[in-house]
Amino acid sequence: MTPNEQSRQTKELCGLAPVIPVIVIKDAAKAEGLATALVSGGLPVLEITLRTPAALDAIRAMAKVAGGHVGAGTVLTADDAKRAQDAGATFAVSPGLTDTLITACSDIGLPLLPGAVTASEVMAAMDAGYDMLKFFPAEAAGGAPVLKSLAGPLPQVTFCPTGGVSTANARDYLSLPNVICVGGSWVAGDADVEAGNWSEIEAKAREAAGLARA
Ligand SMILES: O=C(O)C(=O)C[C@H](O)[C@H](O)COP(=O)(O)O
Repeated sequence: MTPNEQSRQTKELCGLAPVIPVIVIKDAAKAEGLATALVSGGLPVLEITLRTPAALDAIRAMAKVAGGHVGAGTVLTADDAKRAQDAGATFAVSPGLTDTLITACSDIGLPLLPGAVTASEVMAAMDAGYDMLKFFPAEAAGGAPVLKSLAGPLPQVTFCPTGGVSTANARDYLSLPNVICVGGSWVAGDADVEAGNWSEIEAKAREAAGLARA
Protein backbone atom coordinates (compact mmCIF):
# COMPACT_ATOMS: atom_id res chain seq x y z
CA MET A 1 0.00 0.00 0.00
CA THR A 2 1.56 3.30 -1.04
CA PRO A 3 2.06 6.05 1.54
CA ASN A 4 -0.40 8.09 -0.51
CA GLU A 5 -3.08 5.46 -0.12
CA GLN A 6 -2.19 5.09 3.57
CA SER A 7 -2.78 8.80 4.12
CA ARG A 8 -6.01 8.66 2.16
CA GLN A 9 -7.26 6.04 4.61
CA THR A 10 -5.99 7.71 7.79
CA LYS A 11 -7.54 10.97 6.62
CA GLU A 12 -10.87 9.22 6.25
CA LEU A 13 -10.53 7.71 9.75
CA CYS A 14 -9.58 11.09 11.22
CA GLY A 15 -12.71 12.53 9.65
CA LEU A 16 -15.01 10.18 11.54
CA ALA A 17 -14.92 12.11 14.83
CA PRO A 18 -13.22 15.27 16.15
CA VAL A 19 -11.25 13.34 18.78
CA ILE A 20 -9.19 10.14 18.74
CA PRO A 21 -8.84 8.83 22.29
CA VAL A 22 -5.25 7.84 23.05
CA ILE A 23 -5.37 4.81 25.31
CA VAL A 24 -2.62 3.56 27.61
CA ILE A 25 -4.07 0.34 28.95
CA LYS A 26 -2.68 -1.74 31.81
CA ASP A 27 -5.32 -4.46 31.98
CA ALA A 28 -6.59 -6.10 28.80
CA ALA A 29 -9.65 -7.30 30.70
CA LYS A 30 -10.83 -3.69 30.65
CA ALA A 31 -10.41 -3.30 26.89
CA GLU A 32 -13.79 -4.39 25.63
CA GLY A 33 -15.76 -2.31 28.15
CA LEU A 34 -13.59 0.70 27.46
CA ALA A 35 -13.91 0.47 23.67
CA THR A 36 -17.65 -0.07 23.93
CA ALA A 37 -18.04 3.05 26.09
CA LEU A 38 -15.96 5.20 23.71
CA VAL A 39 -17.72 3.99 20.57
CA SER A 40 -21.14 4.39 22.23
CA GLY A 41 -20.16 7.93 23.20
CA GLY A 42 -19.47 8.79 19.57
CA LEU A 43 -15.72 8.22 19.24
CA PRO A 44 -15.27 5.24 16.91
CA VAL A 45 -11.55 5.68 16.15
CA LEU A 46 -9.24 4.49 18.94
CA GLU A 47 -5.46 4.59 19.36
CA ILE A 48 -4.06 2.00 21.74
CA THR A 49 -0.45 2.81 22.55
CA LEU A 50 1.99 -0.10 22.48
CA ARG A 51 3.49 1.20 25.70
CA THR A 52 2.15 -1.48 28.00
CA PRO A 53 2.44 -5.28 28.00
CA ALA A 54 -1.37 -5.45 27.80
CA ALA A 55 -1.61 -3.40 24.60
CA LEU A 56 -1.71 -6.20 22.01
CA ASP A 57 -4.29 -8.21 23.96
CA ALA A 58 -6.30 -5.02 24.38
CA ILE A 59 -6.19 -4.42 20.61
CA ARG A 60 -7.36 -8.00 20.06
CA ALA A 61 -10.35 -7.46 22.36
CA MET A 62 -11.22 -3.99 21.06
CA ALA A 63 -11.06 -5.08 17.42
CA LYS A 64 -14.22 -7.11 18.09
CA VAL A 65 -16.27 -4.12 19.24
CA ALA A 66 -18.82 -3.26 16.57
CA GLY A 67 -18.48 0.17 15.00
CA GLY A 68 -14.94 0.72 16.24
CA HIS A 69 -11.73 1.35 14.27
CA VAL A 70 -8.79 0.21 16.35
CA GLY A 71 -5.29 1.47 15.70
CA ALA A 72 -1.98 0.98 17.45
CA GLY A 73 -0.02 3.94 18.77
CA THR A 74 3.67 4.25 19.66
CA VAL A 75 4.54 2.17 16.59
CA LEU A 76 8.31 2.62 16.37
CA THR A 77 9.61 -0.44 14.50
CA ALA A 78 8.68 -2.84 11.71
CA ASP A 79 8.05 -5.46 14.36
CA ASP A 80 5.62 -3.14 16.20
CA ALA A 81 3.68 -2.62 12.97
CA LYS A 82 3.50 -6.34 12.22
CA ARG A 83 2.45 -7.35 15.75
CA ALA A 84 -0.18 -4.60 15.84
CA GLN A 85 -1.66 -5.71 12.54
CA ASP A 86 -1.64 -9.36 13.60
CA ALA A 87 -3.56 -8.36 16.74
CA GLY A 88 -6.24 -6.66 14.63
CA ALA A 89 -5.11 -3.04 14.37
CA THR A 90 -6.28 -1.47 11.13
CA PHE A 91 -3.96 1.54 11.30
CA ALA A 92 -0.77 2.59 13.03
CA VAL A 93 0.25 5.85 14.66
CA SER A 94 3.83 6.86 15.30
CA PRO A 95 5.31 9.85 17.11
CA GLY A 96 7.68 10.27 14.15
CA LEU A 97 8.60 8.84 10.75
CA THR A 98 11.50 6.64 9.65
CA ASP A 99 12.39 4.88 6.38
CA THR A 100 12.02 1.57 8.21
CA LEU A 101 8.44 2.36 9.17
CA ILE A 102 7.55 3.60 5.69
CA THR A 103 8.80 0.32 4.18
CA ALA A 104 7.19 -1.86 6.86
CA CYS A 105 3.74 -0.27 6.69
CA SER A 106 3.79 -0.14 2.89
CA ASP A 107 4.83 -3.82 2.67
CA ILE A 108 2.17 -5.14 5.04
CA GLY A 109 -0.55 -2.71 3.92
CA LEU A 110 -1.05 -0.97 7.25
CA PRO A 111 -2.06 2.70 6.98
CA LEU A 112 0.37 4.82 8.98
CA LEU A 113 -0.33 8.17 10.61
CA PRO A 114 3.22 9.44 11.15
CA GLY A 115 4.32 12.25 13.43
CA ALA A 116 6.01 15.51 12.38
CA VAL A 117 6.56 18.92 13.94
CA THR A 118 8.92 21.10 11.91
CA ALA A 119 8.56 22.30 8.32
CA SER A 120 11.45 20.02 7.31
CA GLU A 121 9.83 17.00 8.96
CA VAL A 122 6.53 17.79 7.28
CA MET A 123 8.28 18.21 3.91
CA ALA A 124 10.14 14.90 4.36
CA ALA A 125 6.82 13.17 5.11
CA MET A 126 5.29 14.80 2.00
CA ASP A 127 8.24 13.61 -0.10
CA ALA A 128 7.56 10.09 1.15
CA GLY A 129 3.89 10.42 0.15
CA TYR A 130 2.19 11.23 3.47
CA ASP A 131 -0.10 14.26 3.69
CA MET A 132 -2.07 13.32 6.84
CA LEU A 133 0.22 13.67 9.86
CA LYS A 134 0.18 13.55 13.62
CA PHE A 135 1.48 16.82 15.09
CA PHE A 136 3.28 15.57 18.20
CA PRO A 137 3.97 16.72 20.90
CA ALA A 138 1.40 19.39 20.05
CA GLU A 139 1.38 21.67 23.08
CA ALA A 140 5.07 21.29 23.94
CA ALA A 141 5.99 22.07 20.32
CA GLY A 142 4.14 25.39 20.41
CA GLY A 143 0.52 24.40 19.97
CA ALA A 144 -2.09 25.79 17.60
CA PRO A 145 -0.04 28.87 16.54
CA VAL A 146 2.62 26.59 15.04
CA LEU A 147 0.05 24.63 13.04
CA LYS A 148 -1.56 27.86 11.90
CA SER A 149 1.84 29.05 10.66
CA LEU A 150 2.57 25.75 8.87
CA ALA A 151 -0.73 26.11 6.97
CA GLY A 152 0.79 29.13 5.17
CA PRO A 153 3.51 27.42 3.15
CA LEU A 154 2.19 23.84 3.52
CA PRO A 155 -1.62 24.10 3.12
CA GLN A 156 -1.91 20.69 1.46
CA VAL A 157 -1.00 18.83 4.64
CA THR A 158 -3.56 18.04 7.35
CA PHE A 159 -2.90 17.12 10.96
CA CYS A 160 -4.10 15.34 14.06
CA PRO A 161 -2.44 17.31 16.88
CA THR A 162 -1.75 15.16 19.93
CA GLY A 163 0.11 15.68 23.19
CA GLY A 164 -1.22 18.05 25.82
CA VAL A 165 -4.58 18.44 24.08
CA SER A 166 -7.68 18.57 26.29
CA THR A 167 -11.19 20.02 26.35
CA ALA A 168 -9.56 23.32 27.35
CA ASN A 169 -7.62 23.77 24.09
CA ALA A 170 -9.11 21.27 21.60
CA ARG A 171 -11.23 24.00 19.98
CA ASP A 172 -8.13 26.12 19.27
CA TYR A 173 -6.83 23.27 17.13
CA LEU A 174 -10.13 22.17 15.61
CA SER A 175 -10.80 25.70 14.38
CA LEU A 176 -7.74 25.54 12.09
CA PRO A 177 -8.28 24.59 8.43
CA ASN A 178 -5.37 22.12 8.47
CA VAL A 179 -6.63 20.17 11.49
CA ILE A 180 -9.02 17.27 10.91
CA CYS A 181 -9.16 15.90 14.44
CA VAL A 182 -7.18 15.92 17.67
CA GLY A 183 -5.86 13.05 19.77
CA GLY A 184 -5.71 12.85 23.53
CA SER A 185 -5.65 10.64 26.57
CA TRP A 186 -8.05 12.78 28.58
CA VAL A 187 -11.17 10.94 27.45
CA ALA A 188 -10.00 7.61 28.89
CA GLY A 189 -8.14 8.57 32.06
CA ASP A 190 -6.34 5.97 34.18
CA ALA A 191 -8.61 6.29 37.21
CA ASP A 192 -11.85 5.85 35.24
CA VAL A 193 -10.45 2.90 33.26
CA GLU A 194 -9.10 1.15 36.36
CA ALA A 195 -12.43 1.63 38.14
CA GLY A 196 -14.34 0.43 35.06
CA ASN A 197 -16.28 3.67 35.20
CA TRP A 198 -17.75 3.24 31.73
CA SER A 199 -20.64 5.68 32.16
CA GLU A 200 -18.20 8.49 33.00
CA ILE A 201 -15.98 7.59 30.03
CA GLU A 202 -19.00 7.47 27.72
CA ALA A 203 -20.04 10.91 28.99
CA LYS A 204 -16.53 12.30 28.32
CA ALA A 205 -16.58 10.70 24.87
CA ARG A 206 -19.93 12.31 24.13
CA GLU A 207 -18.61 15.70 25.18
CA ALA A 208 -15.51 15.21 22.99
CA ALA A 209 -17.60 14.04 20.05
CA GLY A 210 -19.58 17.29 20.32
CA LEU A 211 -16.52 19.50 19.82
CA ALA A 212 -17.01 21.38 16.58
CA ARG A 213 -14.54 21.44 13.74
CA ALA A 214 -13.63 24.44 11.58
O1 LIG B 1 2.41 7.01 22.63
C1 LIG B 1 2.52 7.61 21.55
O2 LIG B 1 2.70 7.06 20.49
C2 LIG B 1 2.50 9.07 21.49
O3 LIG B 1 2.83 9.58 20.48
C3 LIG B 1 2.12 9.88 22.60
C4 LIG B 1 0.62 10.08 22.82
O4 LIG B 1 -0.07 10.36 21.65
C5 LIG B 1 0.51 11.21 23.76
O5 LIG B 1 1.29 10.90 24.89
C6 LIG B 1 -0.88 11.52 24.21
O6 LIG B 1 -0.75 12.73 24.88
P1 LIG B 1 -1.66 13.22 26.06
O7 LIG B 1 -3.04 13.34 25.54
O8 LIG B 1 -1.07 14.52 26.47
O9 LIG B 1 -1.54 12.16 27.15
